[in-house]
Amino acid sequence: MKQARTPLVLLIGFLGSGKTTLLEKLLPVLGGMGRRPHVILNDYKNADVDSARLAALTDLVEPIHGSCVCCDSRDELFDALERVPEEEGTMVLVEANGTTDALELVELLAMDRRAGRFSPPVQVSTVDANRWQRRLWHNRLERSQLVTAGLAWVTRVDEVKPERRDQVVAALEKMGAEIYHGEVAPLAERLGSMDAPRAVVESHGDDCECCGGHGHGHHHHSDHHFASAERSLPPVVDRDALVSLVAEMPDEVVRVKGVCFFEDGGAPHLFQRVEGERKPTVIPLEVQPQTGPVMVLIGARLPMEEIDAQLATLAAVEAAD
Ligand SMILES: Nc1nc2c(ncn2[C@@H]2O[C@H](COP(=O)(O)OP(=O)(O)OP(=O)(O)O)[C@@H](O)[C@H]2O)c(=O)[nH]1
Repeated sequence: MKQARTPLVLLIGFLGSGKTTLLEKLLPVLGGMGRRPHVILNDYKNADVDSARLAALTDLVEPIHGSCVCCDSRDELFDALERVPEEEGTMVLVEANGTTDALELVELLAMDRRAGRFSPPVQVSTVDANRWQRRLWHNRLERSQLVTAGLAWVTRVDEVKPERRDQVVAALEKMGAEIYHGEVAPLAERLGSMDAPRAVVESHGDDCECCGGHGHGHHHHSDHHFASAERSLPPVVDRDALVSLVAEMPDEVVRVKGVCFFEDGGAPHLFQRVEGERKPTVIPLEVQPQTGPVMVLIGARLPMEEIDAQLATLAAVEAAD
């Protein structure tokens, strides 16, 4: 039976958008649901202050003092994740600092083997209804932090007119996020019900505890909450088929990366496609990868049914050869 993975929630939002305030509200509700929230705080200036604010709510608050978990403090983040207890009900909430590159952080946690015992990350973005897209040269960063957000928590709705709130909500919905504001309970319930077995989005086998084993390619209806998904690939794939499959992925897929073997029997290859480009780069790997053939996809609301159908054609190409 597959080992359940610990749910991992990323809390990302611009400076002062209300991340710690949201945690203060979420933690008691999650605790009341029988969860053991473990908080990792990354804010180089305020980590100690914020951890003091939250310490009363959970004894599992860990400040990280390095500059940024998506770049300079990666090792500190993985060390902190390693210290997370493997107790039933544990879920991890990482509060990133206000200028975090969300995509970098999601990619890091989805692909680095040191995060292997955690579910693919779920991103919650905090958005200040008053200041959304009124930050001049920071507007771009603020928008980019939403690209991988499955869920968004809108703050300061008490300070704006209902028309402004509705305008911000509509803009965020257009970006694909599921919106919450006001009462924290529905958001806590959504997060608290994301059980780890459902977060295992790779191909399910006969022993899958979430679906009873509906076979290869089955995916759970809650996949789209995750900012990333992982799929195993056939042992050998046709190079052209893989390249065109990656090039023609749906628009929701922001980044794709993976390892595969081609029919020529040569070295394993790394393939990846970054935002704004369609064609993937494919390079041979000199060292043997730690993983088998695999594809990791990043983006909020990934249309996994469509993607699985495309992956099934990749398997058919291989089988036909
Ligand atoms: N009126 C109002 N104030 C809020 C709301 N949410 C947060 N605040 C206030 O906004 C300020 C910043 O909130 P924090 O929760 O510290 O924001 P943060 O995103 O953690 O801030 P950094 O860690 O500095 O990036 C605090 O004074 C909060 O009390 C809200 O929904 N309404």
